[in-house]
Amino acid sequence: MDVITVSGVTKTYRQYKRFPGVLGSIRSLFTRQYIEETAVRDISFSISKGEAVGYLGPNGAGKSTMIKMMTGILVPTFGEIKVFGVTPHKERKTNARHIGVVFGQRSQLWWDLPVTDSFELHKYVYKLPEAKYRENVEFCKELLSLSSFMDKPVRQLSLGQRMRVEIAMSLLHEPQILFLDEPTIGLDVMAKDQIRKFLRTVNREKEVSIVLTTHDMKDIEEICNRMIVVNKGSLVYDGSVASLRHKLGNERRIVIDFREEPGMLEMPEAVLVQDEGLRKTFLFEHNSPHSSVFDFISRVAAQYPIEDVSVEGADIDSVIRKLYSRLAEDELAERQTG
Ligand SMILES: Nc1ncnc2c1ncn2[C@@H]1O[C@H](COP(=O)(O)OP(=O)(O)OP(=O)(O)O)[C@@H](O)[C@H]1O
Repeated sequence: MDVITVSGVTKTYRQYKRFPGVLGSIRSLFTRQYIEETAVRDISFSISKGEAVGYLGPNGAGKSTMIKMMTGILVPTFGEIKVFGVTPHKERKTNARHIGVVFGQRSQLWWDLPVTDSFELHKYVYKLPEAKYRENVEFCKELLSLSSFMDKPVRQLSLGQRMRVEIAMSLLHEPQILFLDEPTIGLDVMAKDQIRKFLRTVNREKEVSIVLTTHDMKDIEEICNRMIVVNKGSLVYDGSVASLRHKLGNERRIVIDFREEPGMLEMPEAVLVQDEGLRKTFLFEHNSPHSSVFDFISRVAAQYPIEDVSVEGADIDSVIRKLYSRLAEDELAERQTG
């Protein structure tokens, strides 16, 4: 069952042109010239119940704009969005019952109130039955370790504590979709880890669909089974993390422990990237036309005594870096020919 469908959505921002200087400001008031910027360009996809989707792209690619349209904050210029069959910006109240929203950079909490009071207010606004509310608070309190600061005003919380509270609050009304815009930004490794584990539990055990934007590939790797990549407003990839890795991540790191120093190695198909005495690391293009990883290792082993070998695939960070640099190359080529 699809919980979100996005069909041919475009979002154009219109900004009035400003002229420099004091006279320019006055002129800006009378000459209403504007500049249009297309932040999202003809994007379509659908998301099923229980899916966890990473929405990725370089800065300014249009990720936040798309999240804001799906949550009903912004209105698409063209195209249609349905969340549980409802057009988000037209029925914001109905939409709010189905979704939970966390914007890493902006808080939904009451700054001067203790955490408990913000939760109570949420209960009141969403008219949550007491028993259900208690159960959900307990679930979040335990898995996100909130107990020690439930009575503190939000403004006294550390960033990591506040983010945990934000996520807990977004789930109190049992939404079926959770939107998160950069949920781990600025957090330390431990806090990131706890949030990722929690989101994974919510997704797998409660079947809450998740859509998250991030620049941290570990978020994707640990939470999402699918990713959508956008660039300059357009969709450039929609599929599993594994299949993107299969498409682009054809590099292998081969670490060889030699028994004795092999001296100069003549291995044209692999590049020596790290030399730590007897341990040497090579980078090997998996689909090299000249040989396979196996051929390469056999040839080295035939010439030099080897203690140990390990072969590692490309990590997701390097896969995404490769995708972004291909996009930049394509754009450059297009500009040169066009
Ligand atoms: N309110 C606005 N008015 C005008 N232009 C905007 C507005 N919000 C965003 N933009 C422009 O739209 C484009 C997409 O912005 P958006 O914030 O959606 O990107 P993003 O992918 O979330 O970026 P980042 O990773 O940097 O957060 C950018 O070029 C941005 O300058």
